Amino acid sequence: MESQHNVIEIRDLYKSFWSGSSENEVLKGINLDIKNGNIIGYIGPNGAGKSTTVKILCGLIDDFEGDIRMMGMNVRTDAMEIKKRIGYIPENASLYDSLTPMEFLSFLGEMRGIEPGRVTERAMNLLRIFEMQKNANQRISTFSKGMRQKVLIISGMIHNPEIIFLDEPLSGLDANSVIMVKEVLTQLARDGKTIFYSSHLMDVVEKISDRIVLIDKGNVIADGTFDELKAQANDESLEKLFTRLTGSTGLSDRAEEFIHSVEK
Ligand SMILES: Nc1ncnc2c1ncn2[C@@H]1O[C@H](COP(=O)(O)OP(=O)(O)OP(=O)(O)O)[C@@H](O)[C@H]1O
Repeated sequence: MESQHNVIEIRDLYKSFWSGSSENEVLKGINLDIKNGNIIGYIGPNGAGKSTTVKILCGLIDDFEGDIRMMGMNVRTDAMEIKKRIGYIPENASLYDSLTPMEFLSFLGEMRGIEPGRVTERAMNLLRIFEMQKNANQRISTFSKGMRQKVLIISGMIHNPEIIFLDEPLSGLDANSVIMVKEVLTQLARDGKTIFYSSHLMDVVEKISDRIVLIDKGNVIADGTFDELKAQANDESLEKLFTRLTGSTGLSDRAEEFIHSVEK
């Protein structure tokens, strides 16, 4: 593997959304250095600020405070160059329904400057890995949620990016496909790619991440390897540590209250 260096540097990242005169402070000073070849699990409860962070890093939100460098470039001034070298896989996106996966992936590949023959070959190989080669020329409008998600995952990787951002990428995928994605991510990291994996679920992340960054209400509240966090957790599961750190206590009482309210 090539030597390790910081591919993402986040300094004092603040982001607020405004609704009229009321401010929702979503990111409250995030600082992170991320090395190439690492899989980062960016975990936190709903509304913690994960997607906002990912969108800022991918250049989809540009009004923020702080400094971000990726692969040595500044996201504010070198956004175009950065976008060519990263992949973004959102939880769901509007795919072009009237296209087939082959047409969609070819379009994306060519937009990113990959030679057409090469895109077709690469797209077919990636579709085959997800057992979708038979659907290569079928309209996306006829696809199930999981099939769409697979096309989205492929579309974020078709240009062989150096950093791959995944925001809840596994929704809708069946067990085998989840294993497949985990395996693909592990191998990509072994090849020196950096994976930034955002999720509100601990289970998948704790198995593949080199480092887990836990965020809550816009702050990093824990950061370390699986073993380091496990040591902090004093034998409780990471799931429990997560619940404790994010202050989600009384969940069983709330569940009971929910059931009572439904049954009333
Ligand atoms: N475009 C927007 N306009 C206004 N508020 C927004 C916008 N995008 C996000 N927010 C707010 O920012 C906060 C964080 O949202 P974000 O999507 O980053 O959370 P998350 O950690 O990804 O949550 P989840 O696990 O539910 O996806 C929420 O309060 C959300 O309502």
